[in-house]
Amino acid sequence: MAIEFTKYHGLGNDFILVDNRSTSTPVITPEKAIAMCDRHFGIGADGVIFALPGENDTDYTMRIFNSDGSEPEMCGNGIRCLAAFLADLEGTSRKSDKYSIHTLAGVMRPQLTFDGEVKVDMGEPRLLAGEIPTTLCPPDQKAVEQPIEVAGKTWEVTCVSMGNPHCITFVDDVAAIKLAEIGPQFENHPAFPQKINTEFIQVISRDRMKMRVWERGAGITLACGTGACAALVAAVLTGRCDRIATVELPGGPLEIEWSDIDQRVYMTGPAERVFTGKF
Ligand SMILES: N[C@@H](CCC[C@H](N)C(=O)O)C(=O)O
Repeated sequence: MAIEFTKYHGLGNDFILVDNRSTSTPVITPEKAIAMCDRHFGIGADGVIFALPGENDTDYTMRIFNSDGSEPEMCGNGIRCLAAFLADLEGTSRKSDKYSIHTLAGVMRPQLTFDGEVKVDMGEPRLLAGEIPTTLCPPDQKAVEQPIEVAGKTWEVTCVSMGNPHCITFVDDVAAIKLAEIGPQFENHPAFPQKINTEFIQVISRDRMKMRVWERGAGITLACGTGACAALVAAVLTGRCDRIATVELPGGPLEIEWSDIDQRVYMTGPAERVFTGKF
């Protein structure tokens, strides 16, 4: 059966959005998601996102399959795209709609802003090694500036969970990183039992950094919202940045704040509709 979809992107991190509001399980299988995401034989995307009925008093539920068919807990750029998709489905003005969204990482709150962007309350970062999870240090400790052997080299990494796991490495020149070679070795390293998203960060100033990412289940992408949030948290934890910063990704900038009032992370960025179709 053909599935109706709308494609969106957040800074080039692109997703196929499916209206799944009439049933509480995804209407397609992970195998079909892999086929839809294929950039040569399918629609082409980094993942498929489903808008499902809300659970636990939320407005909606978001589920997502990565382009390899695996299911992550959360997706930052994806939840901005979901908010835009919901506003389009509901036929609202897209001016200031606000949603509570149930995800496998807890409740997230995206709000459309008057300038056409989406600001998301991404919740509190989880910092203990057992929560990431990683075996780089004991489960009740923070994995901050821990050594790890990857590709014949010792890297110093900081791990942060934004509901999904991230491993952040600060480098002098982010353009020099051989991401396609190193990324899969981080992703599948035995220190990360649920695999890992890997971000390389070059700090430009206390409120600005450049980032490149290798995503678990999707490979190199042009942007990663949860990764940008995790990177800011890691930069604060290691004394490199202040709590509000611009994270420059290959696809464009995201504004990230780790509030010192409620300890929650706020992400602001765009969500663009590309086209609709049937597959
Ligand atoms: N691109 C996303 C993250 C998508 C999930 C990730 N690949 C994972 O497996 O955790 C974002 O913008 O956060």
